[in-house]
Amino acid sequence: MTNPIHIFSEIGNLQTVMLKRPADEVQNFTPQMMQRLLFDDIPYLPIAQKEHDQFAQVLRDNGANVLYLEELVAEVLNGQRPEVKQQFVKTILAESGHTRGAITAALNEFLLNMPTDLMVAKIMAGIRKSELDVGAWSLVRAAEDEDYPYYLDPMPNLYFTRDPSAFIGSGLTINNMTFAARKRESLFTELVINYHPMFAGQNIPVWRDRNQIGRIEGGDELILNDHVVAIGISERTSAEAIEDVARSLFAAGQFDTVLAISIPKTHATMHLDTVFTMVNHDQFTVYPGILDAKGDIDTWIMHPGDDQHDLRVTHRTDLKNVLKEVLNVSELDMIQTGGGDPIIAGREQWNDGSNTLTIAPGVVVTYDRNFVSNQLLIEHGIKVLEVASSELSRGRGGPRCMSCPIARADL
Ligand SMILES: NC(=O)NCCC[C@H](N)C(=O)O
Repeated sequence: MTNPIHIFSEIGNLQTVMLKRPADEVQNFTPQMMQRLLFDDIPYLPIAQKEHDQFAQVLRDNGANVLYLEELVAEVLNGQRPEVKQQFVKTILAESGHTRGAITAALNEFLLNMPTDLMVAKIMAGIRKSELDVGAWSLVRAAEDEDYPYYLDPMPNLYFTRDPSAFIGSGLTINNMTFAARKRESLFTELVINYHPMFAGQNIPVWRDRNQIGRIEGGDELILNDHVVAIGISERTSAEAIEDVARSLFAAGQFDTVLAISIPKTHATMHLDTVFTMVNHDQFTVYPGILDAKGDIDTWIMHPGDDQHDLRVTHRTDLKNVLKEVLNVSELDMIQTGGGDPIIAGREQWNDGSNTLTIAPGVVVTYDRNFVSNQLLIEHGIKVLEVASSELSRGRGGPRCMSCPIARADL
């Protein structure tokens, strides 16, 4: 078995991709919990699943091998070593706030007595207090937050597989996520990388792991070509984490340029890929709201350093010129979300009109609801494969967010 990870562009033919089919976790919450769980509405699950299945089929029809996170996790935990399963449950419980006492013991027993695939689904969907017989009387249960319905919160954002990890070159970052609602998600990737037969024992480089201080999410990590990575400084990714990633990539001799691009720190523009994606060798989508009146945006170009400094950093604001230089192209087509109309651009960016998933040079998957941006892409020569999006879009992520590429063909 050789290392299956191969990501040296945003646009090479998509060969292997990891998804998570939405399940009970996207409907196990109330409006009161919504904001904390980073959702703006509660999806209708049967339609969300239908839309997601269509998305997966489009990827398969275009040559991608679609893997499901929930299946990879269950395969690991069904494997030869029971101690891996026991340790995983212990870690999930600890990161959900349960480290000792009667409730922790009851949760542990409840989960370990289930068939593994149901156990995985349950951990993802959340565990209600009413599902568990704690047995022993517990002051914690009687007195602490007694009206709150869950012992383990659901993880509704799991279908945005882009964010908890990012495959870059022949390795990956396993991410320290920003908000509590998503922190536990990267435990699943960590488990799969360490123990799944597809990855285990192959010295896969982890450019930055989830235990490092400083937050980073995959929606901010874009691999522009085999020597340039762009990372957003955003609501979810800190400059500190970007420096760490740059240092590890440079030390390994994979990639020689990291662009750090500063975007507005808001929920609607949470990651770089909600406002900027690469769709062809010399074409990008961009949401005009991230540029100032002169069309500028703070960008830092980082290269390996010299004897005195481990990184060489240059500040620029003319992103288009920077991209032309680092990608070595003479012209660049920046396609504006919503065609630049402020109402349409705002509306379609909110519904992930900039969040295209490129599956081959000039071929993208987008949400059907962003019809103005989609038409514009077509007019710029891009082949657009639309997927239904009424329910999936309620989680505030689009086709790029819903996919975690593991391998792409070289350009
Ligand atoms: N890459 C992305 O932009 N992912 C979208 C994540 C949406 C999710 N509700 C979140 O707030 O994290």
